[in-house]
Amino acid sequence: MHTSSERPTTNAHLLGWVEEMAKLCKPDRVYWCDGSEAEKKRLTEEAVAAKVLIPLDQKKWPGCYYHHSNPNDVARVEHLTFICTPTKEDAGPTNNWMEPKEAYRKLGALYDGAMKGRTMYVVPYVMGPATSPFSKVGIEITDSVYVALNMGIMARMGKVALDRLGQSNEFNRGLHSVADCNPERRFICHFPQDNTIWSIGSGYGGNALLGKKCLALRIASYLAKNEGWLAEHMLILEAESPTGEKQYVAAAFPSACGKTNFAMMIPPAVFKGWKIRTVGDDISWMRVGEDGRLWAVNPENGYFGVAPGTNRKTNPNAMDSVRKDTLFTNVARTADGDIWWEGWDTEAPPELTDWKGQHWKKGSPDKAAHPNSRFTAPAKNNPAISPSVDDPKGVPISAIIFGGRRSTTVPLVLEAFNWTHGVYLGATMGSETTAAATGQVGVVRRDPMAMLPFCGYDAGSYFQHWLDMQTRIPHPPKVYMVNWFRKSAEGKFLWPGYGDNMRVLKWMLDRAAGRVGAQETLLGNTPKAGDLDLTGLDAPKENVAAATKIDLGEWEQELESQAEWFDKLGKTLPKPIALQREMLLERVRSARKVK
Ligand SMILES: Nc1nc2c(ncn2[C@@H]2O[C@H](COP(=O)(O)OP(=O)(O)OP(=O)(O)O)[C@@H](O)[C@H]2O)c(=O)[nH]1
Ligand SMILES: O=C([O-])CC(=O)C(=O)O
Repeated sequence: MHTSSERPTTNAHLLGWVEEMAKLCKPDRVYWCDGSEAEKKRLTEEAVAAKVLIPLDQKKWPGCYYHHSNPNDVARVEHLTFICTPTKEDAGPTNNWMEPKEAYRKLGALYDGAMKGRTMYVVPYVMGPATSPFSKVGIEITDSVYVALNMGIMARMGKVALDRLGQSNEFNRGLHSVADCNPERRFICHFPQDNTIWSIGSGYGGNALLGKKCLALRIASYLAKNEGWLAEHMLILEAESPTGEKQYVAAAFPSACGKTNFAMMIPPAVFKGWKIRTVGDDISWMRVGEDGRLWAVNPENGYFGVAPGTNRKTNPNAMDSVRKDTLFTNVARTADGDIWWEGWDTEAPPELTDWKGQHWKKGSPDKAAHPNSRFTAPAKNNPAISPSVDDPKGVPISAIIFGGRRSTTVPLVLEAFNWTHGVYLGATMGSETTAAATGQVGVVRRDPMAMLPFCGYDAGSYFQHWLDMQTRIPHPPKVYMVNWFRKSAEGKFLWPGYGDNMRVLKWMLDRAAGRVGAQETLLGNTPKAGDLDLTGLDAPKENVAAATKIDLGEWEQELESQAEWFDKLGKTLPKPIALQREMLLERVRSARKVK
């Protein structure tokens, strides 16, 4: 092995760790990423030469490249993701657990020599604005040039991170190897106590881009609990009214349930003068500010977005974001360097190369793009990016929104009566599973705060931490639950969604600012008749009525089924949350008797 003579740091902790990992993985070469444009060009050329990347038509798609992942490696693998805490109880009943020593031993054996014949890329990165006191430094060691290039888009990468780190030992140690990309030898292990992540056997998405779900959610949620803040799976958006007033909201929707779309929304024409801008589309780190409000920063610097369904009508800002300097993974492509996916603006061309690299003909029953195909785009490409995105102190949050993908039961919008009720709504959120993780799609599972796969410690303590935040936040945001995905008996979406979600957002913003009243129902506050602005809405009135309906029969079932979830949490479930359910259930049962 030869180590690069150009080690761009004298940080002894970092140098020692990199040397130790190189001894274990035995790469042919160690390369330290500096994050420069010249480096990006060089690594891209290397990736093209190695057929890891395929150039798209550079006139139409400047700086854009295509990547096929291994067909066995197309989404996060929750069953192979582990929280390695000293005891199983620390990880809780919703996480897979491995004893830390055992995990280091087991994965250590797999890493041994895994990088022979390969380059080890050392990728220093900062999550959060470079000068923010809230930001965290991570170093990802990887043998994938694709991962190194993705990290360069998703995080502030290279010299900026080493400068920030200085001689400190406080950095996340992330070791990643694609190894032989075998699901039998695939593990994503987190060691919260050591601020360490070991990932092996996958080169895709949240399994491999360690700054994202692994550091910014699983490890950060553990740090947040200890330090009194929140690390959440939430987009952050800025809403500017026609008078110039700005409000910010954070919204937790599970993977592939509409965060990117909501964060980049274009309001309908009747909302003249309103501007929605993106602060973040996936992750929010929130702390209590000196003014007693909750302030949020987006730790990321790019978007790793779901491609299918994205088009000029549903999300023009996303389409503009991917116009240049973007990596496309597992979408379909044409012979002349163009791309396509299901839900594109135009019909499929007669012939394509599908996500597996195979010839595809229009009319084929198989999908041309994988349902979890993705784009990795720099945030700065987004024409609607908020000017506050780099603000080291973040943005003040007026409303927190929880939203699952539910075909039935959950109405378009509900406002929590108070903080504890809001935490209960988040803690019991259900959502139908999507292609973002391997496994069955479309089954309802409890996904508390959209964090089920991302909480780095036990769920009961996580809920207690949320409850405890009330005491820490003198001016807490209002809390909401939304559902864009309710369906008719025929299986059609009742609510048009996308830009029309502005109508619901506007009501929430007005509520948060005390500008509008609400109708109290048994389950939460809802808009009074006429308060949801439906001017110009292209949807039948009956559909809106069905989307907003609260059916007490469905809710009785829903509240009963939450008992199963609470049983799973057992004694760790905080009592105030258990009591919320009981109270609601009793009220719904009595009301049904009255009827
Ligand atoms: N019916 C409906 N579909 C939506 C809406 N918003 C988003 N979608 C679809 O849901 C899918 C996922 O949307 P995204 O905005 O990428 O979801 P995400 O939560 O950012 O996904 P991750 O990147 O996995 O975190 C896409 O196919 C969208 O077209 C909506 O308001 N209504
Ligand atoms: O992590 C990933 O692979 C993609 C993602 O954003 C999610 O699943 O929410």
